[in-house]
This record gives sequence, C-alpha cells and structure tokens, in this order.
Amino acid sequence: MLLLGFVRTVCYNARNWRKRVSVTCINNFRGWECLQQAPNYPYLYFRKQRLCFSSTSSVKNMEEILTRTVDSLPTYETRDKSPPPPESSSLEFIQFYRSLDKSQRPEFLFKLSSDFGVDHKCVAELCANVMDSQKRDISTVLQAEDRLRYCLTPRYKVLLNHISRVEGGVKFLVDLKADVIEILASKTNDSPHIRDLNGTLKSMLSEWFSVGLLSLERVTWKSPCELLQKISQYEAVHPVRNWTDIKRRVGPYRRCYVFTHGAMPGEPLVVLHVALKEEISDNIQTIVRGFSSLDAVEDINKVNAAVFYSISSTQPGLQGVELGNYLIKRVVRELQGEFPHLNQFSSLSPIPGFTNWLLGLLNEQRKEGPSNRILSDMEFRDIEEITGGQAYETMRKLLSTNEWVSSGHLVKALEPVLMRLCAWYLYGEKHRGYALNPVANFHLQNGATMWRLNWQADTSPRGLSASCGMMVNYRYFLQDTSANSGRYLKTKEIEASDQIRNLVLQFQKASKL
Ligand SMILES: CC(C)(COP(=O)(O)OP(=O)(O)OC[C@H]1O[C@@H](n2cnc3c(N)ncnc32)[C@H](O)[C@@H]1OP(=O)(O)O)[C@@H](O)C(=O)NCCC(=O)NCCSC(=O)CC(=O)O
Repeated sequence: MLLLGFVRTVCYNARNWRKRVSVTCINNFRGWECLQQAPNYPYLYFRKQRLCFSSTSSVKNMEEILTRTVDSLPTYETRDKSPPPPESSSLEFIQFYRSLDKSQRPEFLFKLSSDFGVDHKCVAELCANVMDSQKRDISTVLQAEDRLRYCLTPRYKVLLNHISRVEGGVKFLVDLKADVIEILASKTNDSPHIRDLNGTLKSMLSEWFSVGLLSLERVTWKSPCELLQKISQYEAVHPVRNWTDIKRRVGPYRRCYVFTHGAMPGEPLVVLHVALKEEISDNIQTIVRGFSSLDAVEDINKVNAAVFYSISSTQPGLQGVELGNYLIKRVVRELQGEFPHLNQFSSLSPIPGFTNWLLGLLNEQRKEGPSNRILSDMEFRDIEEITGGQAYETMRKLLSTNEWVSSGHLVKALEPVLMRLCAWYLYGEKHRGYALNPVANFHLQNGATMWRLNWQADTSPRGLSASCGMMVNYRYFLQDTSANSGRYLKTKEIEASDQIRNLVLQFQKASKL
C-alpha cells in the first residue's frame, strides 16, 4: 500500500526488528513506499532511500550513522587521489542530524568531535618525526611538517567539506555552527572537542564567507517582496512595525544594504540601514519616524552625513565572521561613489544594558546604606526634594518603570547624573579588558571613535528601558579606523572624543565608586 502525503506511520527499525521502536516518519508527497510488514515478521523495507529514525535516536543510531558517513581520513599519500565520499553520505548525515531533537544534538556533536576528529596518536608520532627531521635538510623538514599539518585535519572535516557541496549544505553548516555556539554558550557541553569543532567550523565559514565572495545588494522598494519581508523580520535593533515603516527605510534619504552569498540564495546575511542627513543625527525618532514623502527627489546638498542606525547579522552561525564590519566598510565606499562630497560617517547606536547596570549599582548603594557614592551632595538633595523620597530608592523605582521622564524637573536633575554614569558604563566598564557593552565593542573593534553621547536620543519605551533614552554615536574617521582598531584590539585602548572623556572625568570626580 503506498502512503502519500504527510502521514504519521509507525515503523520498525530494520536493525531492531525484534524491538518495537516507535518512530515518527514524515513522508513527503513523493513519499516512499510505506513500510510494509511481512505477515509474520515486522520488518521494514523501503522503496526509496529515505531513512526513518527513531524519535529517540539512540546513541547506537548515532554511532551507526557516524561510522557510515564519516569516512576515514585518506592516507597522506592518497590524500589528493581518494574519491570523495558518496553524496548520499552527506545527505544521510544532514537528514539524521535534522531528525534529532534539539536535546540530542549536543550528544551527537560530542560524538562527532571526539570520536571522529584528529588522530592524536598519529599527531604525536609525526611531531617526533618533525623533531627528528630538524637535523636533516630543509626539504625533509618541510615534508615532515606537511605530513603533520595534514594529520591535524579532523576526520569529520572531510565530510563537512563535502556537505558544503550539496544543495543547501552551506546553510546546513551555518545552522550547525549556530547549534555549537548555543551549546557552548549554554554550557550544555563545553568539552574541548566541541570547542575544537567550533574552531574548525569557524575557520571553514570564515573562508567561504570572506568579503570577496559576498555580494553587496541595495534593497529598495522595488526589491522582491520576500527580501523586504526578511529585512523586516530580521531587524533586531528598531523593530519594523508595518509596511509603511519598511517603505520609509528604503525610501528617499535612506539606504538599506545587505550582503548575500551564492551558496545561500535569497538570504540577506547581514543588513545595514543608513540615513542620509545634513548632519550626524542625535535622535532615532527623527530617523525611524521622520517622514520625507516616499516619492521625494533627494537633494544632494542635503546629504552631508551617513548615519548607520541599524545593523543586524541574520545568521547566528556566522557570529564571529565579522560580516558587520565588512558591510560597514563596503557601504562607506558605495556611498562615497554615490555622494563624492560625503565625509561624515557615524552610527547612531543603542546602549543595551545600561539601565540594568545602573539599577544594579543603585541596589548595591541601597545595601551599603547612607554613604553617597553616585550622586553629588547637591544632586542627592535635589532629587529628594523633587521626589519627596530617599534619593537612591526613588531613583531605583522610577528608573525601573521609566516614570521619571514624565517629570520635567526630574529629567533636568537627572541629565548630568545619567550622562556621566552612561559615559562611564561605555568607556570604563570592561569585559576581559574590552568594552563591556557589546555594541561599543563591535564598533570599537571596527576602529570607530566613541564620539558623542546623546541625551533623550531614543524616547521610545524600548530606548528608555534599555538605556534611559540615551544613544551614542560611534564615528568612523576613515583615515583613523585601521590604527584605532589595531590599538583597541592590541592594547584595549578606546578612542573617545573630548565630550566622552569629560563626562568620564566628571564621573570619576563625583562618584566615589
Ligand atoms: C552587531 C553585529 C551585526 C555584529 O555581527 P558581526 O558578525 O559583524 O560580528 P561578530 O559576530 O564577529 O561580533 C563582533 C562583535 O559584535 C559585538 N556584538 C554586538 N551585538 C552583539 C550581539 N547581539 N551578539 C553578539 N555579539 C554582539 C560583540 O561584542 C562581538 O565581539 P566579540 O566577538 O569579540 O564578542 C551582530 O552581533 C548583531 O546582529 N547584533 C544584534 C543587533 C545589534 O546589536 N546591532 C548593533 C547595534 S545597531 C548600531 O550600532 C547602529 C549601526 O551601527 O548601524
């Protein structure tokens, strides 16, 4: 009996025909011959090579699949002559992995990375050979080193390379990398083997997604609807509310650019939104809510600054491949071509995490009692006078609910306090020596200058909750970005403007933290 369409069938695992295994097999319209049971023995056969996995794929299944699909590393001598593994191995691996529950993937990836990785015994032997070869001529040394280099190739890398050649294989590997990143981040399994797998995948993906293999595409209202829809869905910084929003973001005095890759057609890998302004913006509402009629003709004399107001990477698996940095630099060149006189390039960036960091500080302050270490004595008195309550306690309550913005007096009293605290948060708070704030770290890695902190730059509830409404411009002085980036990455030195440095000095004087 041929079963078509999506049906749920109960199958018997061919290898465990004695043991009834409840499995879920989902057909597609081509279907495969339904699982016909012989009258006496519940056994399984297929008309088409589609695999049916137990919904509780056992470790045994994993080992079988891995043994079947992960070929041994060809010998050094036959490394260039060995035939590639059959495509069915790649497809079988992909299908099996996708059939696994999310909770089973760490186990599978651990097995893949630990049992099918580098042959450590062989590496040790070849290390000894390299040492021995030092006494010999250079060609012997090079030969020994090349053998060692080859032996350091994880066995699974051959399969991953072949998976990248099947249709959808690169996207599969990007998603696999995203799983590995998640496993490591959640500490579900932080074995050194999984970390090694992460490194191998990162180096493969960094090669495949190098800037020379990426295509820059400008998104306009005439772009395919599906692409506009994806741009809206992927927007991670200033959510797109409706079609008018997206139409505005690709309309006059706006630019939207994406990187795409031939191996992932139709998929914007990273998205950059730009506002063309007379000067560098200090407020996001004027950009995302600002309205020039959608058919206005751009006046080149009104375009003196390019403001990057949103950049989002759409593929978690490509984290660490630095697509955003490449895209910003490529878009700068594109805009210089369109507007040769353009010489101001800056972001208008959110400051995620500042409000929570400040609330943590206020909580600590509350525990430590009356010692006043965040506010100056006059500020302390002003806030108590305006709120009628204990300064830190009321600040904590008001900042948690954004209520403070409804009081003009309080907004005025808090501006100097919050501006200097936020400048310190961006400039002084560190993680492993680099800027604690991930957005700051991103732009500083790119070589931008922490240029201007803006009060009441994002008065949306989202902006108030994230950073008490403040935003920051990371400015790209093109002639300095390379040196700035090098200094930041090497010595962790942050390039900042006088405004930022003065605010930090004010913080250090007023707050005895
Ligand atoms: C910012 C990114 C596009 C960077 O992606 P890339 O692939 O280019 O770079 P990457 O993955 O190598 O990460 C480089 C650095 O980005 C920083 N980073 C920033 N936001 C991050 C996030 N949400 N998750 C992970 N990293 C993030 C990290 O400190 C990281 O440094 P490390 O690897 O050393 O830890 C992406 O992280 C992202 O989409 N973030 C979410 C949206 C966002 O916050 N965009 C920036 C604000 S908008 C903005 O600022 C305005 C504008 O510029 O347009």
